[in-house]
Amino acid sequence: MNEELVRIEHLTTSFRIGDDYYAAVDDVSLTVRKNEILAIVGESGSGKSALAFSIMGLHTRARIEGSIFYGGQDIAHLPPSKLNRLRGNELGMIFQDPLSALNPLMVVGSQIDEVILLHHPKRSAKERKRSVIDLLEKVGIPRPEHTYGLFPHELSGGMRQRIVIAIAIANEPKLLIADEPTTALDVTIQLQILELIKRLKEDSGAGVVLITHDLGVVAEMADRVAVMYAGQIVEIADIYTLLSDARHPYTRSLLQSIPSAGAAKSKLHVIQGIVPSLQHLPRQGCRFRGRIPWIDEAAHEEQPTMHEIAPGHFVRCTCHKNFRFPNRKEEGARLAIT
Ligand SMILES: Nc1ncnc2c1ncn2[C@@H]1O[C@H](COP(=O)(O)OP(=O)(O)OP(=O)(O)O)[C@@H](O)[C@H]1O
Repeated sequence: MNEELVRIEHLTTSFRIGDDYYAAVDDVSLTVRKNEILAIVGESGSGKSALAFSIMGLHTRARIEGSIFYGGQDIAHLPPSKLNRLRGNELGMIFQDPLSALNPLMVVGSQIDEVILLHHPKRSAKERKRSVIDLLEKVGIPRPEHTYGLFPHELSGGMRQRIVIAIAIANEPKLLIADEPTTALDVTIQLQILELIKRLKEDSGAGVVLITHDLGVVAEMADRVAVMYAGQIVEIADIYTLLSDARHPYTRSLLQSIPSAGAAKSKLHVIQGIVPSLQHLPRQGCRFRGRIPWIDEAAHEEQPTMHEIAPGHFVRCTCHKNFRFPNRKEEGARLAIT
């Protein structure tokens, strides 16, 4: 088993709305290991980005409770100066939209150089230029010397995302967080970017947290998966177990709602309703119960906790034991991600 890199304990991230704080990340505990891709998957609004931003210390107005242990210290409450040193050095982040992550007025080479300079002020301009060219090569940019002097708008979306990745890995981070890194890109480019992230992880041994709502991406990339619903982790398992033996009704519904070759003959499942907004989240009992109303209330735990049902396979609430899809055809449908 890979060594632990980050340990998150009882992390709660709350935003102020009106006079009250509401938790978007609610008592999340997780570990990220070296040399693994941990996917965090869930619908829009489930709290994935809020969790990623909490690990990176990027929230400016949120209330953070709990701990994030990295390198022997709790980084959840570090002062900004110490956090800045970690960010961009030991912790790197790849953002969703490359265009808004880059400065439109600065050539891309200088943007990468800036990050190296910030963390290595003693390196000469010549050494840094060499590092930038090496990085551009590493992320698959053709003609790196030429590309160094281009502005973001002169590059395609895929090339811009490669620049964002170059910035994120410039100082060889030990933890890389990729927040929906391919959502803004064409399908043909998506795979190339995912392959690049995977290769960088294999080369560096970094731990990667990959945030996505796309289970196809998860199947392609992840070593382990944490499924998030309404601010909570509802299931954690290695990728093989998750795809073959998912238990939580939410995970099973997500898997069953993917159009795939295997599902062609059977009915796809449509998850009823939407993730409730922060103010309207049911904070008591199983948060998913409103979306599976055909399951007897008694099947849910009053205070759902995570249960380890097999080594490394955790499921929240007991309702999974009684869960079935309302339609028998859905029950028989099998997931086939190719
Ligand atoms: N700064 C904020 N202030 C108030 N509420 C917020 C803030 N940021 C996020 N939220 C709310 O927190 C919840 C979780 O949002 P988050 O962006 O983390 O979800 P997500 O799973 O990453 O969704 P998406 O895939 O759409 O990015 C949502 O209800 C969102 O509206």
